[in-house]
Amino acid sequence: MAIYCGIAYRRKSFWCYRLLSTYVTKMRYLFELKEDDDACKKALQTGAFYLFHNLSPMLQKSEPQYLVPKYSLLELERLLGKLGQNTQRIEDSVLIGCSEQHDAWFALDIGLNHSSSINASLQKPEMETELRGSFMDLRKAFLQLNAKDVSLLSTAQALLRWHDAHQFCSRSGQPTKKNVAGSKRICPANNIIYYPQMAPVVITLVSDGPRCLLARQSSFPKGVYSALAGFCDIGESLEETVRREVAEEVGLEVERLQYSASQHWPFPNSSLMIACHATVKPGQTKIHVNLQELEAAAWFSHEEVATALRRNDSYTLQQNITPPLRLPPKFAIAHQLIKEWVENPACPSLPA
Ligand SMILES: NC(=O)c1ccc[n+]([C@@H]2O[C@H](COP(=O)([O-])OP(=O)(O)OC[C@H]3O[C@@H](n4cnc5c(N)ncnc54)[C@H](O)[C@@H]3O)[C@@H](O)[C@H]2O)c1
Ligand SMILES: [Mg+2]
Repeated sequence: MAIYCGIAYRRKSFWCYRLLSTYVTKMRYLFELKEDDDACKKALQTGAFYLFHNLSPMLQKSEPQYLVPKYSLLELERLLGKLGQNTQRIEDSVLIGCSEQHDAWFALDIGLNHSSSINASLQKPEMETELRGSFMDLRKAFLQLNAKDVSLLSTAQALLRWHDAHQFCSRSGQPTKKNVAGSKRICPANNIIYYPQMAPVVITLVSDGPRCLLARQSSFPKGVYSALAGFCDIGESLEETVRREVAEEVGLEVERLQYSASQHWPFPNSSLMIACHATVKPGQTKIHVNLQELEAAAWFSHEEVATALRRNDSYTLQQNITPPLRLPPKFAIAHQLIKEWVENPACPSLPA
């Protein structure tokens, strides 16, 4: 669907009277809200709010699945009032998106204390009763939700966490102030602007043709193996990170690689996961596991991985039996990478 942007952007003559798609007008509206505090304050009045408590999102059980409820400003003010809380807390909200009709969506953590003027953290059980839902650990929540909600909550939690951790200027030591949308923080003493950051991470599924290499860390749940992952070092290209990480973790050299897809990953801090397929040099497949980084690594046949992929969904129902191989959950890009290889185990085309 396309609409005339003149309807939405009367003030911005450059953008007016051109035929723009719904997606473009939505992105430009969000851009305006991030840049213009007054526009964002206005959007807060008609916006919808997703609630978190200490970075856990509010979910409501609605058989057979869970829903992520949104609240209007009025509902939120009533709720805070009922619990004897100052509505000034709403100023800590961060913009996380908008509907196609340009209703802005915000996220607010009512368990964290951002501004000095607000009261102490609200009690979780009290809030849960009022909201008729529960604040669920984000990883657990992801298992219950569709991809759209996963992506929205992932953004929301990452942004709330970033604000919580960047209350002070690292140069002046003075408190920083967020803009209304929460797309940046500014130090009033020296005007340094801080923007939310993500750390780039490569995740690589290494294959020798008929087999793929999977590894596990001791922190993984029992039986779970995943693709190799590693943070980019400063100054590295993605290709260099892939080569170094594979060499560091399993002692192999990759020969060819192919970009697959990327994903924002909020755990434990914000990362941009960049997923690739890679192959090793023929005949050079002996693994030397770096035990400082990994608990184990091994080659798995196409059949073993395909079976594990089929079994993955039903596994949680049989918790007393540990299967030989378990894979990451569907919402993780590692799962997509492994699925891609099972469906098309052809060699990647680009030299590493
Ligand atoms: N979404 C997915 O499918 C998926 C799958 C696997 C891993 N991951 C994520 O990838 C990330 C990296 O994987 P890894 O743990 O194997 O990385 P890694 O192999 O680089 O090892 C982690 C170590 O790197 C160091 N490090 C360097 N830069 C860092 C930074 N910016 N932040 C934190 N530590 C840094 C630390 O010493 C840390 O202990 C993890 O956060 C993990 O949650 C996501
Ligand atoms: Mg690693």
